[in-house]
Amino acid sequence: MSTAKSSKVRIRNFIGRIFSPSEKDKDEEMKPSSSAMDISQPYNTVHRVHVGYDGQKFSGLPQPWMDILLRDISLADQKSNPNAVVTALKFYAQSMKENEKTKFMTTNSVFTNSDDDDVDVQLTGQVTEHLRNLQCTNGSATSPSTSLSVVSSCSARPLTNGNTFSTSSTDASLSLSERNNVPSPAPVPSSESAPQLKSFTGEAPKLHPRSPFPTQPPVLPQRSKTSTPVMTPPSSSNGAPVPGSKGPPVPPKPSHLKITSSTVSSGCSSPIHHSSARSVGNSLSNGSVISTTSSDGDVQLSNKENSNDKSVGDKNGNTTSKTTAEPAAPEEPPVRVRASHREKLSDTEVLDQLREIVNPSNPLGKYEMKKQIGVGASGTVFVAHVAGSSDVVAVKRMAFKTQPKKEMLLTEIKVMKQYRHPNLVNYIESYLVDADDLWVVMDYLEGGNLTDVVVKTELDEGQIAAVLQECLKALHFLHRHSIVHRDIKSDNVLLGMNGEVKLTDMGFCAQIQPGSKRDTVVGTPYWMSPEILNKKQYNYKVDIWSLGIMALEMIDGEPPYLRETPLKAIYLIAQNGKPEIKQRDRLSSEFNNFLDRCLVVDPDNRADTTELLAHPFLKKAKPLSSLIPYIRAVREK
Ligand SMILES: Nc1ncnc2c1ncn2[C@@H]1O[C@H](COP(=O)(O)OP(=O)(O)OP(=O)(O)O)[C@@H](O)[C@H]1O
Repeated sequence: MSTAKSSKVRIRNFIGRIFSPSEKDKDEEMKPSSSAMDISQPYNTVHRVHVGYDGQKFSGLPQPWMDILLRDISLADQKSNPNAVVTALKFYAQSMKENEKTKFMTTNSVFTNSDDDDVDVQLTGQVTEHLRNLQCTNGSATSPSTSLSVVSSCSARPLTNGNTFSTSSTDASLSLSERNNVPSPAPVPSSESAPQLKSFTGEAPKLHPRSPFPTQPPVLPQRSKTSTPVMTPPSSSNGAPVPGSKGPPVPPKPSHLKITSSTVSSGCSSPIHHSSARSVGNSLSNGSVISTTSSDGDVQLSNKENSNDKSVGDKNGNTTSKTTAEPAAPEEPPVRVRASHREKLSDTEVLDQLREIVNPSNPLGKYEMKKQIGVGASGTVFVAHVAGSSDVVAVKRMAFKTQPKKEMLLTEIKVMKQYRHPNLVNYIESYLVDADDLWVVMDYLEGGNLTDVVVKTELDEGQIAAVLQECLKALHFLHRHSIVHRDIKSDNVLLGMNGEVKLTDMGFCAQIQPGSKRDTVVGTPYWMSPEILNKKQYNYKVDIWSLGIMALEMIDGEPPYLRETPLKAIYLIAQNGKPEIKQRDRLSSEFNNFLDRCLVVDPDNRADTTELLAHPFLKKAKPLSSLIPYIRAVREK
């Protein structure tokens, strides 16, 4: 049974914590200048720090950065790929910014980067030249010392309670400045050699052959809070539930997953209170068209679904099984589309827009809260009964006034309301009680999230194909409407007790016009595509990469690099590109090919939903009912 504490089965959003200064540092930095004074700290002060790279090591970074850099990425690694280090540091900067925005109260690994974030990584011309030299000479060049401009904006913002906080150059949103000559990303390994193919029939769920804990990482990613072993659920030969069986236990959880929250170290804050770090702005233009403009570009949600079937095809025509279902892609090269910058909505404006959407009546008589399902970044989810019926719904309740990202919430509600599909968690209605208690009523997916299942059980290929197929249907629908989800991962896949598979968490959704791209850094690093990590422009193909990573989660129980510290993980993704498929030899040729088509570093050559929906691997999909014993076994624990 899920509770507030157990609803999140792992710490996945903890980059901010890792990157945060120590508690001691934080205390120092957050000391109020004068509690008795009403004068706030200065706004938007900018500190410039010059960071050097001498071909051997980085220098000049604020000490907390240096400590983390040296702890997580060895000098040899820094030297072998300074570009990847810079990429990782960009995320450091971004996480600092997000931490600042969320007033250090919460942690997250979900980054957004908006124009107004003042976070931009730019290398000085000298560094660019230096890195180019390194590339030209396979890292052996010893050019003169160069510097990297680090801009640290130091803001003191009034807190909602009227207090202020200040940040110093060591903790504030740091931005590394990188000029136009962005060094190329690290070389990406060419496609892997042909796999030794072996059928992966998986008659009974098995343990994930996962590696033991590494000795070093100071904070381990946590996929599960329970230490209770779980046993193998029953299944018939086709994986369907055994009639009359309540469902034997799921497989014992691998020892490395037997982590209790107490094992998480490094002064982490509560694992269930992650910050919401989404920066999608919105504006409701009229009754039928919602124009949502984010500070990072355009987000336009249109009600004109039928007239909005935009092409999302691979413009290079690299897909292998295009069907007519996918409109022809535009041939012109992608053009960067930037919204004319506008002010973010004020809280009052967001509230006004919200009031236009919510049901003005009082929900208290209509919904009876039964139990808490879990706590997310922005609120608490309950299961509730609908008065006078046997219907059960999920209600997400959020304290609106203290939400750090009110516009993002608005976007999530708008997207949920507007885009309905059998494989999306459907919005029912929303309320704003007493101007602060925001209720979002939606389908209740009793089976919980896919993470619970992949952590505790081992799905076979037929079941994995079934899950992927359902997710692809939802993605195909979203992409067809030019919507990019941008946060595909097992946490955001909810399951029904009958095996239904639905995508949720629309807060990061953005609309991309065909042929255009975005450059906002959004998502969760472990699932993030290389083009996002490298701050390149991207399009809907980022969801395909993340889907491939989620497929690896279903094989291995976790995404690649989860055991690494986030800084190292980002470095590795930036450096390695396509992750190693550890169990390649155990997988069928079809599955291997499916993964290979998702995990293509070049998005232009990556498959799209049309190709993948027709992929031979999906022919292996078992009935969704084959998931039932697994879901049951996990839920009943
Ligand atoms: N419609 C639903 N049905 C069943 N469980 C749900 C539903 N929505 C969310 N949950 C569960 O409730 C918990 C909290 O969900 P929530 O969406 O708030 O988490 P989050 O994604 O971390 O937060 P946020 O969306 O605010 O960033 C999770 O365990 C999630 O699986």
